Amino acid sequence: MAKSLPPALAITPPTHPLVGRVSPPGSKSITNRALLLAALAKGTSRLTGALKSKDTVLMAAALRQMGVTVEEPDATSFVVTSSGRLQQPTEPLVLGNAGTATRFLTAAVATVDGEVIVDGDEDMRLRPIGPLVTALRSLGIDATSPTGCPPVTIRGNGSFGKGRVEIDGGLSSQYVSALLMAAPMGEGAIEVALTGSEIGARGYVDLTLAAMRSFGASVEQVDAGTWQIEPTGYTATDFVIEPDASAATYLWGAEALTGGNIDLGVAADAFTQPDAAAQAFIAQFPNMPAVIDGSQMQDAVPTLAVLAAFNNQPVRFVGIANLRVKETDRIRAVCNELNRILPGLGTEEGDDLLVASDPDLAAKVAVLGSVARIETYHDHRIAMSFALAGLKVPGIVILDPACVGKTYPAYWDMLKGLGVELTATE
Ligand SMILES: O=C(O)C1=C[C@@H](OP(=O)(O)O)[C@@H](O)[C@H](O)C1
Ligand SMILES: C=C(OP(=O)(O)O)C(=O)O
Repeated sequence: MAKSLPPALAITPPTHPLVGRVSPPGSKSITNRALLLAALAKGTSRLTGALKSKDTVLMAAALRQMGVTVEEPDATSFVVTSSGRLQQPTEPLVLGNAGTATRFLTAAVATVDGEVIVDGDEDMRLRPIGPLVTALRSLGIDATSPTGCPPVTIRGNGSFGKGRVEIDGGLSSQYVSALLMAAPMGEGAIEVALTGSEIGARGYVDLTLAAMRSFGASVEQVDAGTWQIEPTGYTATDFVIEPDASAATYLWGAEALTGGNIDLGVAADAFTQPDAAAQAFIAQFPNMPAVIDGSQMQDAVPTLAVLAAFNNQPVRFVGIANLRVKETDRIRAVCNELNRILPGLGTEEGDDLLVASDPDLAAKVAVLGSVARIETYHDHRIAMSFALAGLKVPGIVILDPACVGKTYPAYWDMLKGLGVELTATE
């Protein structure tokens, strides 16, 4: 199905609980970290359990543009061979709407001797990158982004500098991860220090540090918001990538909504990614709490918000302001689309999202006989989370289902495999 997806997919709510074994794809976050670190290491690194999706394919393509050999022996492996240095590409690096690839490479290409342009698609060109550009400039790197969003032009001199760099990770933790991963390529030790009290999704910084250490970096935590990185470069290694925790939330959600039993082959507490924390809330369904702080599991919020519509009590999502600068403004998008299912289900209050729950939602919509054509805003997570609503509510149609290819190309095949009826439509 992934190869020729129709403009829209209608979902028929299954009459049975979803039961089966599903392996979620490899982690997007870890795959894109590992690809980059392998490209900065001299020698050959074998990455297994990797995600092959739009975001990782774009990262691999950008690395190839910079002289790195990236082979794909099978559907879940990359073999990366590098001289340990990135070469100047002849064309701009165009990274779609892959936040990880765009932010991580903006810092890493400062190690190139020459000019590199990092760009994305029309959506990425609306996602802020100014704080990262300012931080690079403070290290003496010539970096400019006239709009504060991609494209960014970086004119490096072959080194990442040295000394202290401060970064505000409030809008995106990816800025912090980007600086940390480039830091071992410095000409001297680099201290990366957080400014501001907030950093969305600290768990992603922990993922970064773990991956860096696997590739031989020497990182010392100076205090809660400061890391000292030695100029060791990286060492090629074989690296196993765990399944994607954000992808797992859809499976946990499908199981909870249908009273099913889906074996992911991996326990929730075995994940190192922050979104695995969502499982503890999903496990409480239909008695999820009245307030959920989404700050440390941001990509799971659309999943939890759709479940909340069927909960026994309304749920207020707090700590989610930077969902407004993801693939789309996810607070607005989730709200709009919940209200398309039944007016009044979603409300924005400042940067909080309120979901008015209704355990009888499915029956109510069935009586109305309405059809909800769900806009997906080029956002994989809006498509995947609202598909869960279609497991309960009749008349859910997901527009542009192909957008799931950003991180989970097999998503619709997976649902079909669990016995969900999907019908191609206009
Ligand atoms: O570092 C990462 O791999 C990610 C960090 C988060 O983004 P922000 O740091 O921009 O919040 C998350 O939403 C994104 O999907 C992946
Ligand atoms: C926010 C996301 O992606 P990114 O920032 O990597 O584009 C996501 O996958 O939900």
